[in-house]
Amino acid sequence: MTDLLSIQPLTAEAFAPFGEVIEADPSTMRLINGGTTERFHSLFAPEAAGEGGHVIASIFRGQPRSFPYEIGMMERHPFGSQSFSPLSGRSFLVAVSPDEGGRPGRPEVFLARPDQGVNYRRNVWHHPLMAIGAVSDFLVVDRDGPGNNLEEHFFATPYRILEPHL
Ligand SMILES: NC(=O)N[C@@H](O)C(=O)O
Ligand code: NI
Repeated sequence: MTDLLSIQPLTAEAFAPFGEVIEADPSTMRLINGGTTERFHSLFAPEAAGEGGHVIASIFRGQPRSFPYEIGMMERHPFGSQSFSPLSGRSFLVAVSPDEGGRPGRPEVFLARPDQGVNYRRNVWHHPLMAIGAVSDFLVVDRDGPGNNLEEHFFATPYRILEPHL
């Protein structure tokens, strides 16, 4: 029997325990380039810990998930943060969990608008990329370098999510 999870809109406040929402927040805006450009400044700071750790940028091309979708596992990156910014103009799903004694607790699921990204802070439990609707590209800023930067946990009983209404 799987446990059904609700999906909530992604907001900076709700996501704050897990990281930052990457969006054009007016409170961060500075006019630059002679007033021709709005700079939404310092939305998050990438983390890259450990000897030889460094920040890199990549593109992830995600296949859309089919629904109902089972969230059977979560992962985290002990040495660095990881951000996802959509490049294809589509929403995507974000699932994160609090840490409960070294294991992920019940996931919280968010629907990101096409103009929102997320940064998972270092060592925050999250589900791997969940693109929806069509193949979608994301700019990913995370940590490369020596050491195992991936910890996975598989739930005894998977959780389930239904297709979000876009
Ligand atoms: N494995 C990998 O680089 N991707 C995951 O970390 C993910 O969160 O999608
Ligand atoms: Ni990850």
